Amino acid sequence: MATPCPVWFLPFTRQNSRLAEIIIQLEKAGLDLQPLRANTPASGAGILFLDADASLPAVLEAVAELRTAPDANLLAVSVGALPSPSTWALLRGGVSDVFSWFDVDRPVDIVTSRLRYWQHLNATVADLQRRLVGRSQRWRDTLRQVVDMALSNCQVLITGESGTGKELVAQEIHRLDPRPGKRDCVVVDCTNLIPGLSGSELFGHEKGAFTNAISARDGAVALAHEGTLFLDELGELPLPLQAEFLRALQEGTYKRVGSNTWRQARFRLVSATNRDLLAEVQKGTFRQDLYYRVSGWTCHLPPLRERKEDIVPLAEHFFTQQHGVRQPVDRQVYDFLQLRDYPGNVRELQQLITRIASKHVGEGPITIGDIPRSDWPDFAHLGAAAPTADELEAGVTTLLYQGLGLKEIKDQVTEIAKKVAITHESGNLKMAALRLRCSERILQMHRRDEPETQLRLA
Ligand SMILES: Nc1ncnc2c1ncn2[C@@H]1O[C@H](COP(=O)(O)OP(=O)(O)OP(=O)(O)O)[C@@H](O)[C@H]1O
Repeated sequence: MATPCPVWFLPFTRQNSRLAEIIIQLEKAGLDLQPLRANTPASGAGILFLDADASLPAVLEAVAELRTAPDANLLAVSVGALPSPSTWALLRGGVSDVFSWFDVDRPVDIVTSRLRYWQHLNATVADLQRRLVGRSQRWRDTLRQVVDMALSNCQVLITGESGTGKELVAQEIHRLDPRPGKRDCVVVDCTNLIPGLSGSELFGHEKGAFTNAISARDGAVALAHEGTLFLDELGELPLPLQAEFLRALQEGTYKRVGSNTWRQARFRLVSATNRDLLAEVQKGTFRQDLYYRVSGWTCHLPPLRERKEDIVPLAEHFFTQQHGVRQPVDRQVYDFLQLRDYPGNVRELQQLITRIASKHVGEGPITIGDIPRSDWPDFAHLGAAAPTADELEAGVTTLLYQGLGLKEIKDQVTEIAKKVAITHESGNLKMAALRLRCSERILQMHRRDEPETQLRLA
């Protein structure tokens, strides 16, 4: 099989003859293998060749740097046996897969099939990002999981705080689902189920089954036949209905309200909740058997505060796609958006953009003057947190009396600013760099000088 793109490789092994043998086999299979040169940005798929003597910290450091490329997929191939803790460490570090070349049958096929799938995955994720906007590594990893889940035939449970995009993800899972002849996605919001009639909403009813049942009607289960049933806010599904729904899910059979006839429906279930369903199981408000049935594959959507790099792309998306804004947006507006909190997650950001876009009039860029007064930052709070000029002066005076010159004072203040920003952003160097308006590299150098600090790269 020929993969259209070159595949880079990086050796962490001295077993040169074994490595050469592997490379020859892969090249014979049509792979265009290129050694990764120092200081060359890696993109696309790559293979790390290693053995038990390789320094795990060195490999993990390389992985952390290499996977910052948006389409990076790393395969670790051991030219000898690998101890199990290392394989887990590699996966946790961001390697997509790891195996020992001489321990498996048809290793060439393993490599080529992985690479082919990853090419497809990257293209699908890139397309998804146009609707499920975000470019942080955390979001890209989430989207990869979404694609993996969509292509499987598992029941999917999407968890996450309100406004993180659970419904949007559910729709995309249905869209990507490759089932031949797949029908519609039927959405049921379990918070809207009327207790007395909720059976009808899900299973339909016969004529005369209850007052106002003037004609027979299909419920969501029937409408989702051969398609997808999306149960939003699953934690709100009334307990009495859970057993009936479990049967529909397990056996594919259900009865309309007021009927004794079993009917059949086959559907894929995607559900979403912002509740801790396992805690509900402990409390006895959610059936354990149903929980295990619906959570075939669980996908957690991160809150916006854990992927702040996505605020600007999301804001750009809402300005242009939803409000047709063509004018530039002033940098100060983006600074304001990035430094603000969003307890309501993406929905809250989306509503804020709607207010800003609605307030903007006429030509010219969108500026901070377009931010409604009710959204202004709490200046009293900011003022209280900031040191007064006197306090700053006192600090600098102490440094002066310690005999420090202008450069040393500047260096000390700079280091303090870096430390504070990194701590404030929980170790996220990208966000700390945004706050300080400096390059991420400068903060990486700071991190190297402070080995005791626990930092996260993405
Ligand atoms: N990554 C994203 N890209 C673009 N729009 C998004 C994204 N995430 C969420 N949105 C938008 O934010 C709003 C809220 O998303 P959605 O309804 O899917 O969230 P939710 O997690 O299901 O919320 P809830 O739990 O309150 O029902 C929607 O208008 C959705 O289109």
